[in-house]
Amino acid sequence: MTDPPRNPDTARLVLDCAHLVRRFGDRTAVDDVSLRIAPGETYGLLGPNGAGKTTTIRMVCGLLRPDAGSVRVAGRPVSTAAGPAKQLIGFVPQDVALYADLSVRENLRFFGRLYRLPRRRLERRVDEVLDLVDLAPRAGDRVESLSGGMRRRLNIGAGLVHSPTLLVLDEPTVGVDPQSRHAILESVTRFGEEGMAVLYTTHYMEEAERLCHRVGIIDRGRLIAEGSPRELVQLVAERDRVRLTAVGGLSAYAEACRRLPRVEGVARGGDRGDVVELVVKDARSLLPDLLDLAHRQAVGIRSVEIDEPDLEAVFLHLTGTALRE
Ligand SMILES: Nc1ncnc2c1ncn2[C@@H]1O[C@H](COP(=O)(O)OP(=O)(O)OP(=O)(O)O)[C@@H](O)[C@H]1O
Repeated sequence: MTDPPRNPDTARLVLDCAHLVRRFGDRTAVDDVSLRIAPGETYGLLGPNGAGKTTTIRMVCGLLRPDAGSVRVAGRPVSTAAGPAKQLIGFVPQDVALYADLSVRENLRFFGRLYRLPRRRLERRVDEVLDLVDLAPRAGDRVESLSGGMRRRLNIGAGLVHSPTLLVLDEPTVGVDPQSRHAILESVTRFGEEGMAVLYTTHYMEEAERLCHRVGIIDRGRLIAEGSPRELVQLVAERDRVRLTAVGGLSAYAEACRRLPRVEGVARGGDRGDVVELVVKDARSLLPDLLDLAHRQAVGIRSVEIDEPDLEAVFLHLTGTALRE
């Protein structure tokens, strides 16, 4: 991954959105969110379900009117009315929006025509996009014959045909098979390398860590931290992540752990709900207390892992809860 400029010249910003607010009834879904993205930069908006990611990007793309705040793309104001800024944005929604009875190539042509690309340029661009999303061998196949993951990739391609300056992807890997997920992540890395600015929402911290030059952590509508993955992990540099796999009354145990000094965040996890995850200061000296507490509560500890902190730990540290609850 090549590094984009660290202190982007504000005049060259691709996305500059300031103090966005959006309410639905008495719920504030997005609360004073500001984001800036430079050319070639991949920015990850990371947060749990319901944090306000989709609402934010719908405002960025001019699909939803903010109650307050402003959005500019390449210096041009974005509004819900049609305008030149919207031509600069490629939006890839979570739901696949394709024509099942048309071929892969025909779908891409269709989206290109919506942006009035001249015929020759369109054909060239369709070929490029087929390569970018790794679907060239399936160009002639109807969409209905593609796997779910391939449809997702084509959906991304549809957002790329008009060569947007800003590509906005809303959780593009949710529910896709590992092979397609890998292909999607590879493609997104390439978009950044080609100079496109990318806004990527996800609740998978591994994706944010792997793909994004900068990450904004969003929780309950507010942007609570922002920086490169490395800078964010520095926020918890003195902490450890402890993963206890256990049996017994884990809810009560987790609550009791939360009250121990030097414990900064506690979450339940594991496919079978048999994991208690903690962010703590100095795990090694705290471990006897954790084990003693388990013993007193008749909780059987099966394994203990102590790891370096990651973005999941940053979220746990900042909010006291897990990213994936
Ligand atoms: N059209 C709407 N009407 C009422 N409430 C809404 C609407 N759209 C979103 N919300 C609420 O706003 C909050 C933020 O939702 P949003 O979809 O932006 O979150 P998200 O981070 O994208 O989550 P997910 O990953 O589940 O899509 C949620 O509480 C949601 O219920």
